[in-house]
Amino acid sequence: MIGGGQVMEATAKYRPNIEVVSDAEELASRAVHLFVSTAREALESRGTFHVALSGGQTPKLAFERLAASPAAQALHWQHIHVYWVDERYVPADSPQSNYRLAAEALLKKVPIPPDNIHRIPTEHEDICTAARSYETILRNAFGLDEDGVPEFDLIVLGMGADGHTASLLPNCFAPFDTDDLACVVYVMDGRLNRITLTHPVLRAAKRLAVLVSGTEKAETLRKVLTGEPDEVRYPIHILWPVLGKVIWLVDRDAAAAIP
Ligand SMILES: O=C(O)[C@H](O)[C@@H](O)[C@H](O)[C@H](O)COP(=O)(O)O
Repeated sequence: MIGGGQVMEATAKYRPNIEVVSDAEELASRAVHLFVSTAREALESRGTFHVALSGGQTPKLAFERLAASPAAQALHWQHIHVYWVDERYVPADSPQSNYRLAAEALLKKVPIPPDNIHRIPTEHEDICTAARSYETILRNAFGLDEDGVPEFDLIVLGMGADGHTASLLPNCFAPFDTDDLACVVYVMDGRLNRITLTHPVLRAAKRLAVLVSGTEKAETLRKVLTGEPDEVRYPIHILWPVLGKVIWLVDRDAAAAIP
């Protein structure tokens, strides 16, 4: 049994859609192409593009290249809505804020209306109130009732060297059945408490991009891709039921140990 009593198919049946690129620059370039093509597809077919962004250094370079991309600049940003996968519980202007990272690298450089930027609120006195407030933001933006789950057109994820994704951290995340769209993660050892989208929301996305760069990820990526799924030890395994919707952009350093 795997976390939450869910019996999952063995990964042997899955061959993730992995694109190995030469380095972080090429990874960022491919991420730009994926963002623009997914946005064009959503805007043409549904008139709106809902995208959720992660924090971290890997997406940061992609955001900077996106801001510099004529194709991205030409997108109809008035119909693009940006959200966050997770957020450290710090003020929006904190250097540790995932919102600030995306705002500085991308959002201040494209013509996106302020109302289309749906950051995770971190000004509430109580972090749980903030998480509920973000759920209300999501439900209102997607026009959902209390049972609805937002279907993002694209979710941009990273993977930590410990196998985490979003703020679903190893050995403290149990993929229990939940109707919550966002949850609070209380982090020990002095790291910052966080708010994160839950695994049902990640799995509901139409498309997900996992950006993995650097030698420090190589051994973990090998274990993630070759071992039996274990969502508690490697939370990124929550994507295994939906791998067909996932595109992995991995640089050569991070892919070095993949058999
Ligand atoms: O808030 C966060 O820290 C991110 O959302 C986190 O999930 C990130 O994606 C991974 O830690 C990978 O980060 P790097 O790309 O910097 O290695």
